[in-house]
Amino acid sequence: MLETGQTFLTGYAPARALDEGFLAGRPEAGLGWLAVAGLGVVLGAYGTARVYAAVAALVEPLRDRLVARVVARGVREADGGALSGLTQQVEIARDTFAGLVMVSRSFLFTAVGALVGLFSLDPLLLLVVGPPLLAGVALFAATLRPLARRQEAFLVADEALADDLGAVCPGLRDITASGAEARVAADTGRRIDAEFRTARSLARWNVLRVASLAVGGQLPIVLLLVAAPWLLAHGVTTGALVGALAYVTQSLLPALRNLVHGLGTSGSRLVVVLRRLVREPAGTSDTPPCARSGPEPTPEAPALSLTSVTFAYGPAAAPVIDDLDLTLPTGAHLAVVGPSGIGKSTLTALLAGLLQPRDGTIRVCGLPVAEAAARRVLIPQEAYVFTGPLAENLGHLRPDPVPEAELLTAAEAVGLTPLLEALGGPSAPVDPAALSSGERQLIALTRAYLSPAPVALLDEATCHLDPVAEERAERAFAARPGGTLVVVAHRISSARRADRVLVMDGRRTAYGTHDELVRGCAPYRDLVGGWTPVPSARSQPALALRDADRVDAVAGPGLAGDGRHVVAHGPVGQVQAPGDLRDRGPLGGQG
Ligand SMILES: Nc1ncnc2c1ncn2[C@@H]1O[C@H](COP(=O)(O)OP(=O)(O)OP(=O)(O)O)[C@@H](O)[C@H]1O
Repeated sequence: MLETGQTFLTGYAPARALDEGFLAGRPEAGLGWLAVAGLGVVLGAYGTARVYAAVAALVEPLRDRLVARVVARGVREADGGALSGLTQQVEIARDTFAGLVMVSRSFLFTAVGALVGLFSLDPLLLLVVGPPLLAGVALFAATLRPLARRQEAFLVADEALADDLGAVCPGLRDITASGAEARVAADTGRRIDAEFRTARSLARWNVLRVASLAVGGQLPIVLLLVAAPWLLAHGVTTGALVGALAYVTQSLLPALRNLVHGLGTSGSRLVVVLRRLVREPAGTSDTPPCARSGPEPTPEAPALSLTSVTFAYGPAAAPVIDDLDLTLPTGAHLAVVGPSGIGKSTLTALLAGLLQPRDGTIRVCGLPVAEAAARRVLIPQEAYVFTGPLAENLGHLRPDPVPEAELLTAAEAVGLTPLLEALGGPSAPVDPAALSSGERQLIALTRAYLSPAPVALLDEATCHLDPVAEERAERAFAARPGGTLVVVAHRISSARRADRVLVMDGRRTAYGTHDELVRGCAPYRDLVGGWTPVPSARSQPALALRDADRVDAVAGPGLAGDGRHVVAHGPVGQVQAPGDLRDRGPLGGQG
């Protein structure tokens, strides 16, 4: 009543002050009416202050109910992060709701006070102001639902983009390291486009909202001014005309503006937030964690299945992979072999979703490859290690910190323990430039081993390791519970270890066990022949090194002598010819 009374006086008191006071030559009466208006402002302010307490009584129970619900859900799902996010949303909901209550009731009481005032001054004034006001409010009411829908679509698109960027930005180094820029740029671009479309649609509807404000709040001012001669000719006094203008400019227009902005934007945001807060939880505490990290795989589905997959690097290029069918059960260990440049890395990139096949389908754990990012991990030849603590490097693919015991077990399984100890333990800093290629590969392999992805794709990921270290790492991956391993092999030992082998040879492929392929696949026999050391009757070393600090690897096909070569670090020793070192003497220090 106090607020409505104050609004009533906003126009009525100046009208009387003019008509009965200043224009009638009685300034004291005019001042008296202005004093009444001033008193109205004081009383109105008192009323508004009381309103805040009343609004709190209305809003706080809503907040309490929401908090209780959110906390119960957070405890049930044992998810502290979600809890803090949700309680923050509760505060947003409370503040927005309070704001909406304030603007809605303010508009209601202001409109009543102003309309009663107009009628009291002269019913003709109501005839001029009423219709556009009603039309504006009706237009605004008609836009509310579509606006809320578009506002929600915009918020959803905005959050999807924020989520996407939240995942992409911290992983930029990985994206570059694994050559996925184009795909990530395309995905993020699609989200940006989606947000742009929803923003444009929202903006179009906002135009109508602004139009409703113009019709309901500003058109009455124009009409009052245009109709002034007619109104004055029909008995409306000058004071009443000024009073009507005061009602429209000082009360109705600001109240309508607050309503339009408040309900239009905050209202639809509130709807979105409330809908999220009160929705039922997706699962209970025994929901497996992977249920939250993406679509569910089909339990009985093969780990990998390729159906008529064809891929070429350009529309006119010859296919690198041509009509390939392959099914790999969970737990399998596949070696992919073939001559250089035949398409082995291309195949692993397809399995990792980094390339899209031109034809055919690829499924990982029963999911389309594009949705299976969490199910596979690709370790390329160039191991990516970043500056920072070793534990961070190793736990990089895990959503949560890896317990130290698990980290040490993984390091032991893959063969990282000596390096881990040499560096000074899991918390020791890593300087990638100070590591050898093999050491970087061991770190990348342990990281992949620790990742939750069941399918590991090793694309020559052990090429800098010696055969013993390579065997240890591969066996560790093959033994991962529920794990499936695909290895692009560059040594016969690697193919021999696998329980099945895919031979790539141009457009033809062969698939089977090592023994089957040795018997029945000529290209495989050729490859194996090239890999196998040439037996030599002269079992003298091709080269021998003396005084070298340490010998890293003794491996490598195709060399003379016993088919092995040594890689030494340290000061250049004395390189000896085959045969007895003491007898032959040094050849020189060119090593
Ligand atoms: N980005 C690319 N654009 C065009 N052609 C490419 C691209 N990447 C690879 N190729 C071509 O595709 C073919 C297969 O390459 P891929 O790297 O898959 O072979 P690979 O069997 O893994 O070779 P290697 O054993 O030498 O690593 C090659 O002819 C290669 O030149």
